[in-house]
Amino acid sequence: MNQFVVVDLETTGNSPQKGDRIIEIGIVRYINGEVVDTYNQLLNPNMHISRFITHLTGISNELIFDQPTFSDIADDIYHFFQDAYFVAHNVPFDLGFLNVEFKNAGLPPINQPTIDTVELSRLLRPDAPSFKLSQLVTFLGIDHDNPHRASSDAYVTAQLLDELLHELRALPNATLNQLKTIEPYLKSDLHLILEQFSQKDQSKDLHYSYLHGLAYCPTDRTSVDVSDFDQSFGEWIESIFTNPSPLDSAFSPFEQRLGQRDISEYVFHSLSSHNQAIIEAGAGTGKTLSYLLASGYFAKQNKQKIIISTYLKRLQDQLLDEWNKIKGALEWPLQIANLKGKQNYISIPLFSDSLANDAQMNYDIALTKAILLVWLTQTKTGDIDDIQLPANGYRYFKTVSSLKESHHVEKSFYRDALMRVEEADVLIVNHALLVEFASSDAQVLEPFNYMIVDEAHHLERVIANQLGEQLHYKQLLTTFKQLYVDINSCTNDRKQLDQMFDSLKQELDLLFRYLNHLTKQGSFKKTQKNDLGRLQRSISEIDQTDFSVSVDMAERVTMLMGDLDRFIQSNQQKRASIEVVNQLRDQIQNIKSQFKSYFRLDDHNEEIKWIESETLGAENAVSLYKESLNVSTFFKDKINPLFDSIIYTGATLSVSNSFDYFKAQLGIDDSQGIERIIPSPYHHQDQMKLLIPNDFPIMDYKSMDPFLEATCEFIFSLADITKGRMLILFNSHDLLKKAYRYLNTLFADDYLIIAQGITSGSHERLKKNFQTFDQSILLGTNAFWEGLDIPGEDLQAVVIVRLPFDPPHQPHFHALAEKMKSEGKNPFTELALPRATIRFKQGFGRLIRTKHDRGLLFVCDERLITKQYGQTFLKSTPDVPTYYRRSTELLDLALEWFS
Ligand SMILES: Nc1ncnc2c1ncn2[C@@H]1O[C@H](COP(=O)(O)OP(=O)(O)OP(=O)(O)O)[C@@H](O)[C@H]1O
Repeated sequence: MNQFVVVDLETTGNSPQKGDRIIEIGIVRYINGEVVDTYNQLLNPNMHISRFITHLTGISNELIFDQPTFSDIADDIYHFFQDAYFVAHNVPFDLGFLNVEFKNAGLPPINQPTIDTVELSRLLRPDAPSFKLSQLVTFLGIDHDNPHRASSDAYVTAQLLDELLHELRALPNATLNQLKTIEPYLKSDLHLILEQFSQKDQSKDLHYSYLHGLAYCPTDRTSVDVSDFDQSFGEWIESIFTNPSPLDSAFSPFEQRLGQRDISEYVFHSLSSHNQAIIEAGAGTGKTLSYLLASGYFAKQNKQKIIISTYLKRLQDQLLDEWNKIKGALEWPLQIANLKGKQNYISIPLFSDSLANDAQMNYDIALTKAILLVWLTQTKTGDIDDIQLPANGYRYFKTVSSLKESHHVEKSFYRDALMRVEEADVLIVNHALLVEFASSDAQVLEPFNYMIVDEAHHLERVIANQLGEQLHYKQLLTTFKQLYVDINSCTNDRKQLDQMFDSLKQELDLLFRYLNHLTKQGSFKKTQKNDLGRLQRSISEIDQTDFSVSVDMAERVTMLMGDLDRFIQSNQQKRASIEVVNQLRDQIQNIKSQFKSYFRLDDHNEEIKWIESETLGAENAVSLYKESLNVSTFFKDKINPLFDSIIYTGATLSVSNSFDYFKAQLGIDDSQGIERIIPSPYHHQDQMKLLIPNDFPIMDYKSMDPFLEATCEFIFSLADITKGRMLILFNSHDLLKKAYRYLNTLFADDYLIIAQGITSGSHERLKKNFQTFDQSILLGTNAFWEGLDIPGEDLQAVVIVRLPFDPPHQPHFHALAEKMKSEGKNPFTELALPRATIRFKQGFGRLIRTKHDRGLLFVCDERLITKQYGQTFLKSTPDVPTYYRRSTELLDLALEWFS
């Protein structure tokens, strides 16, 4: 059956069960790659079409007023669906609607095999940035004239199907045959098609490599460039930053940005003279490009290897994209490697084992397996960040990643990545991986004598974190479940194993319930809430006798793990390989030592431990954290000595034009190298104003209500002027929650209030919702002060509710402050104030994201003006027109600004 009927519907809403109806139908009949028939009809749903739907589709109540109803056309179109696959971009939606409408018209439901092009795209093009029809077809280069109209959508879906079937047909037989075994779990009925395609000519299969019966894309060997390099840096950088520039075609056009060339020169100079440099570059400078140019040139000219470390994996990929953008314009090729942790790379042997096992198969796992099978034939890196998996697929991926791969496999993507590192001039890593290598496997870093640390202000926390531990009840439970399955397959004595795991689970449950109780008892003032409203309590603030009870309980857990270890040793069956048994024992030992190092009474002051639990969640949903307080020693001993020169860069490194705080955190030597602050090229003076109300009630932690009410009422009045489009930044989750409730009562339904930790969804989703809905206001705490990028008119104003001082009992802050006190330092000037200033700079930076942005920044905390330390905040941010006035006057100013 090579006949397909591709359908697209426009409807009054999402649910036919709740009475939504079809308002337009588009059908394309398609046989052997040819469109043979099309049908399009507007329909009268006999109900009102909302403004939202009219806005989306262009179909108004007037337009369908004299059109037929579905029942009028039901008989005419029913024949379309005979003897053909039913195809749609999200079959359950279109088929669900059609069958309800056919039923209402007295006809039986369509019961043809289906193909869902969303599912098929996920499977065959997992590298697509989005699976929404319009974005997907743009990505694949298919023209789409009239999105959200049924005939155009159906036509384009037919073209998409054609493209996808070609891709499916081109897969090697080994992959097609594996897909056949997964197909019953998928939504689309692909069986006959897979059967047909797997009988094709097998000569294409020769293009692939094979391991454990799986086809994969062979690796290209990168050739090492040996060309001479004789242009001086001065001449070359001059040519780049002169009009016309060789980078014009890459950037169309390449702008002359203030400070960008300076950064390149500072970086090159510091690398050449084996010195360090600290360079802060304000938003919009384009610092990444600057240091890429300088470090690439330096590496190539001097045949030296450079590491670039950044904060997140996502930023690693952006760096690589930036390099790919410019590399065509440069005359010298550069080998650049992007390395992530083992857990990022797929392991072919582990994946092959897992394919043979469908014990835990569900739709998400089936789709993930199918995606990975196809992706293996496409990927050269094996890096999971290159594609999108279904939400639950990532958990499955962990089990087939290279993390637990044996060292002796014939093909390993992680090993390939390490080989690319050996050949690379420039290596991109993230801070966590850098710290991991520095603490355990410094060999990888040895050939690299130079390093650039971007987002350098994050390095301190990453080190603290990486040198610490985390134990989450839920994760432990999942690990134990997996251990049970694995041990069970190596031993004979199931009964004893069951008993051991029952006891282990029981003890673990008791321990975590008790810990939950500890976070909630005692002085409420000493309990802190994190970003997401979870309770935090430092172990040092828990009564030691109470904590010692948990130490005893933890000891029982570790004893049981010891029993388990001995059990595996003495009960293993012959068929379990030594390697597998050793892996299991290592895993148990690991958890055991984590418990032992956490539950100790003889604590020294070089680390901080705390407990987090849900305010309302399950009694045992508790997490334990430990972080190092001795970051600078680690940095000085383990990272700094590896490099001749380190360049630190970021947008928020300085406080009052000084890098002292940044240097103290990492123990960086004062004496050597250059320090520069490159101001942002934006004209903050013209693009924004800073407004501080002088008539708000004093904020008092015992009763914050008067202050909060004044702030919310101010936001309420301001929203009318800005039409929402406001980001409100809090430094306490409690305050955010209270403001959320109060604002909701004030606004009723006029505005959509989106709040971090309250509105469900990832940070990215909250941001998207804020941008999508017209009258919306976004409320955020910690994570939203930084990294939230909302350029253009979507953001008109930022309101900083309080100066972002850390709450005194935030565990990490509290421990650092205590340590400083014991060393005779002043925790306010040397810790609290610089930390708050850096955060303030980050919040300040949310408003102006491009040279065309305009906006207002409100700070509802008059300490910015009335306290002497307020100057530290003001001196650390761009100089802008500042008004300290009555709130009504500020509203007038706002009105003037926006009119
Ligand atoms: N001189 C230039 N002309 C045009 N585009 C540029 C130039 N330099 C950098 N870009 C592009 O601008 C973006 C980065 O500029 P942005 O305003 O975000 O700078 P930044 O805040 O210093 O951030 P980054 O650290 O990413 O460089 C990137 O997309 C980059 O490719």
